[in-house]
Amino acid sequence: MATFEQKLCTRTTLPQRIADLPKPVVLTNGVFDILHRGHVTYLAQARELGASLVVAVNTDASVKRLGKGDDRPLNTLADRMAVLAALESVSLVVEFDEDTALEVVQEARPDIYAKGGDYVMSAIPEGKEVIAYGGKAVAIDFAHDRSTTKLVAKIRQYG
Ligand SMILES: Nc1ncnc2c1ncn2[C@@H]1O[C@H](COP(=O)(O)OP(=O)(O)OP(=O)(O)O)[C@@H](O)[C@H]1O
Ligand SMILES: O=P(O)(O)O[C@@H]1O[C@H]([C@H](O)CO)[C@@H](O)[C@H](O)[C@@H]1O
Repeated sequence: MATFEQKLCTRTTLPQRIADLPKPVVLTNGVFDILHRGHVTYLAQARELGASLVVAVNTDASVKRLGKGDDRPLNTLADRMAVLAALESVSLVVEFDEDTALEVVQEARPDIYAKGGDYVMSAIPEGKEVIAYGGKAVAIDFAHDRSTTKLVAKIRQYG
C-alpha cells in the first residue's frame, strides 16, 4: 500500500485522528470525481487557512442522490479518496454517506470549514453549524474555471 493511503480514515476513528493533527484544523467536503486544477488549487488554499486539512468525500450512493447525472460518479469512492490522499495539502480523507457533510462537521468540529466560491457559507448546513459554534467558514474564490462536468463533456465530444 502507498504511504499516502495512511491518510485514509474511517468515521469512527475520525475524532481521534483529528485530535492528533496540528491545529487549527480545516475541513472541506465534496465529490472530487475527476480531480482538476481548480480542485487542487482550492485544496492547497484551504490547507493554508490552517495547519491541517481534512477532506470528507461523498460515497457513490450519496453522489447518486446529488443529481449530478446518472453516470456519476465516474470514479469510485475508493479511487476518489486515494487520489485526494496523494495530495501534499491533504492530511486526512474520510467518507460520508449522508446528503450533506453536516454530521461530519458535528463529529469533527473543525476550527475552519471551507468550500469553493460556488457556495455561500451562511446558506449551507455545514457553514451554519461551524458559524454557530464559533468556527470560521470560508468560501474560496475560484482561481481556475474548471469543473468535472466540463471535462466529461469535453471527453465525450472528442471521445
Ligand atoms: N474550479 C474550481 N476552483 C476551485 N474550487 C472548485 C472548483 N470546482 C469545484 N471546486 C470546489 O471543489 C469541491 C468539490 O467540488 P466538485 O467535486 O463538485 O467539483 P466540480 O468540478 O464542480 O464537479 P461537478 O462538475 O461534477 O459538479 C467543492 O468544494 C467546490 O466548491
Ligand atoms: O463536490 P460538491 O458538489 O461541491 O460537494 C457537495 O457539497 C455540498 C455542500 O457541502 C452543501 O451542503 C454537500 O451537501 C454535498 O453532499 C457535496 O459534498
